[in-house]
Amino acid sequence: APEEVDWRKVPGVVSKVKNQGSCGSCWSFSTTGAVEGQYGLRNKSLSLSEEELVDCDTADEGCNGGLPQYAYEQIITLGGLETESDYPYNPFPSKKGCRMSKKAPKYPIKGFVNLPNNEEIIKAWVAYRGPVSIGINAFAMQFYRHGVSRPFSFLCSPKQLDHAVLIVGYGHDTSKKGKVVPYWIVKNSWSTFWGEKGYYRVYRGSNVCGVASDVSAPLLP
Ligand SMILES: CCC[C@@H](/C=C/S(=O)(=O)c1ccccc1)NC(=O)[C@H](Cc1ccccc1)NC(=O)N1CCC(N2CCOCC2)CC1
Repeated sequence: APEEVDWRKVPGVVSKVKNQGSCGSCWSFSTTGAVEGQYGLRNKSLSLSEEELVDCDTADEGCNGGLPQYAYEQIITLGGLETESDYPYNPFPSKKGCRMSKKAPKYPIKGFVNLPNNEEIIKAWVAYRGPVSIGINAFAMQFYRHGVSRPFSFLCSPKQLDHAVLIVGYGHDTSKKGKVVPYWIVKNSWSTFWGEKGYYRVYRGSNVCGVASDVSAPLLP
């Protein structure tokens, strides 16, 4: 696989950074981001609806949490994802129920894969198959400003995942003289004011914060 990959450079693969607001819907943003990536690789540039999953996905828990794997299954059940503009996001918990429309186009998936906890395999998958959803321990993200994050594992256990985000590429930082620091490029859903214009770079190679512990990707029909 190439030494560096950044899907943000390929038009249509990575949508703009979004903001989940005061709702624990990170799992929905991680899922829609991965589906957007697959359609983008087929030259369909889409921004897909997180709100559809928050309101209509009965396997997950809306603003109280969820898992991309459950969300992929639910997208199949629901017949696909509507676009962001057809089913816009509400940053506050709403009890309005599922408001999918018969007229709006839906973008289906046919399944998903879970990737093994192996950062070389994940690197190759990202390079050749596009962005992937990951669970992560977000401890270090709450204090992150910029640079390559590499907290000690006792501060960021790879076994205590509590957030879901999207890997959109990888590279290595050589800004520290003589040191080459490999990293993942991670798209977060906490607005562009957080991190590096909404993005997080985290050390690649030792399952820091569990980045490789729960990796999945949707498959298109
Ligand atoms: C309250 C939900 C918070 C939300 C993300 C919120 S957040 O705002 O992005 C954030 C995260 C961390 C620090 C600060 C802020 N987290 C989740 O949705 C996380 C994301 C995740 C965790 C682990 C692996 C993969 C993905 N998921 C979860 O919180 N859950 C996973 C599903 C679980 N269900 C229990 C009952 O049986 C069905 C499953 C409920 C908890």
